[in-house]
Amino acid sequence: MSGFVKICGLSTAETVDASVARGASHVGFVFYPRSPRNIAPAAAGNLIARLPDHVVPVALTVDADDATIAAILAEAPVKMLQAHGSESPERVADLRRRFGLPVMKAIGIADPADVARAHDYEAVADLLLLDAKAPKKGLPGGNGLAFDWGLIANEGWSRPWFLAGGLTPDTVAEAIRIAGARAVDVSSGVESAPGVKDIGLIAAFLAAARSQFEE
Ligand SMILES: O=C(O)c1ccccc1NCC(=O)[C@H](O)[C@H](O)COP(=O)(O)O
Repeated sequence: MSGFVKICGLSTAETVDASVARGASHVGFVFYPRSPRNIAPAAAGNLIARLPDHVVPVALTVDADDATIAAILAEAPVKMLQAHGSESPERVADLRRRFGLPVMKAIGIADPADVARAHDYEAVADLLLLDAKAPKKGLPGGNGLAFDWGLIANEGWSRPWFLAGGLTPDTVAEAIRIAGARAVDVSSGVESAPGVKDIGLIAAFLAAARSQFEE
């Protein structure tokens, strides 16, 4: 595939295998106890052991401290960290230094000021993940909410970036086209219920993304 697709919030061997078989480039594991997708580090480690080398396992954390991240890495050998809380640019730089892994910083987008704020992370993050802004109450991500893709159309970025937020097999092609994305991330849009990934939806999402990337 000429673009990248990350399936986030996986927790079973079947859905990991289906994601790999259908061409996912990245798979995400959520380490956030309040999430319906939360996974124990040892369980994530078992799933990571199934991955071929070309698929990047990503650990999603929310404002996690060093000890928490170290405990995750001890059992789940991911190749990338996803900082999905209100981590400052300084904290992102610190995470890269401490753990020696690339860091993808998630930024919630609702208006042009958020787009400007996302640029503040270009100097310190390896990748950006442009997501819908989370509601004040509820989870900081994985809410199945989309943002106005026009806000980032024609925006130039000095780092690779993923488009996320409420993408589904039905909307991902249009989102890629409008935003000009070369990488997309999905969680709720490939679930039959919160935290329950659906193999058919994963296949449909990857097929839709792939055909749009190849346009
Ligand atoms: O998935 C969660 O439960 C979660 C919890 C806390 C922070 C982030 C979380 N998920 C983020 C993602 O899975 C995605 O990177 C992104 O937000 C897109 O999610 P969705 O809108 O559900 O496709």
